[in-house]
Amino acid sequence: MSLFVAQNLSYTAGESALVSNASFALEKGTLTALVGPNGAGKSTLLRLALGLLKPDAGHAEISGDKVSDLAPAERARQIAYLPQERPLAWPQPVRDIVALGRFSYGGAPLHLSQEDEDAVARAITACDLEGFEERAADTLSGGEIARVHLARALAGETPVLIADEPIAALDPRHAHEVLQLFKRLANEGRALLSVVHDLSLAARYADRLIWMKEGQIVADGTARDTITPDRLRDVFGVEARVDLTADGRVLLEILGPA
Ligand SMILES: Nc1ncnc2c1ncn2[C@@H]1O[C@H](COP(=O)(O)OP(=O)(O)OP(=O)(O)O)[C@@H](O)[C@H]1O
Repeated sequence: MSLFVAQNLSYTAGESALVSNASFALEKGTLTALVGPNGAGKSTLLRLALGLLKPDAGHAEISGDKVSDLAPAERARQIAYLPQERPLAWPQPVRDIVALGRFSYGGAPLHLSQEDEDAVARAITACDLEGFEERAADTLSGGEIARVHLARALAGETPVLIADEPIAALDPRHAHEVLQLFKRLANEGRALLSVVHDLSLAARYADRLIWMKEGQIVADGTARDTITPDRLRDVFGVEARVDLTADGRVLLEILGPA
């Protein structure tokens, strides 16, 4: 069952087609990785899908409703978005930043219902932030603050979560933990889409990979079906070795530029 559908999304800035005729669906219970080189149009596609950028053509639907028809608070209860740029203007405590994820339910940092409090606590635990609740955000490391932003997105407990490079600043343990958490959330019945630059991690955790190149979706399928040396050369311009383990996992080693 598709929780989210994007159909024929296109967007042009000046003379450049940043996204061309892109369609995809996010199935309940799945984690999908969006992969592609820098500048391929991944963030632009996410922003179009979320209704944050008006497409020249095409539309997106969540649970059958057009995303562009939903009021912002309703949209925020349906889809959480973790953007790539995550500015923080004030040295607020971690708990208050995570509580912003409850805003669409009427929750504000000083006015949280018990339900809001519980959701904030669950998000803090899920992102390994227990003990950081009272810390001012401007005293955190880059990886810690990345997990605070993720916790804010998770606190909404939305059926769909769209994340733009959530693990870019994370050490290997936390990167694996975040993707394991995404898997768990998918197994609970949500649909997740995440930009992932580390293709080995995408291969390991994603049920499906959507490949973008020059504004177009050029492949969409499992790691086993889509990760090939030819595709890595074509999409990323790299030479790579791809092996399949006895238990069906894809192992890849990027050898260098093609
Ligand atoms: N308003 C705009 N006008 C012109 N070009 C733009 C505009 N917005 C984005 N671009 C360009 O469109 C291309 C796609 O950008 P986008 O941020 O979607 O790529 P991306 O795949 O997310 O890249 P990265 O992996 O580096 O984050 C880039 O070359 C970017 O410079």
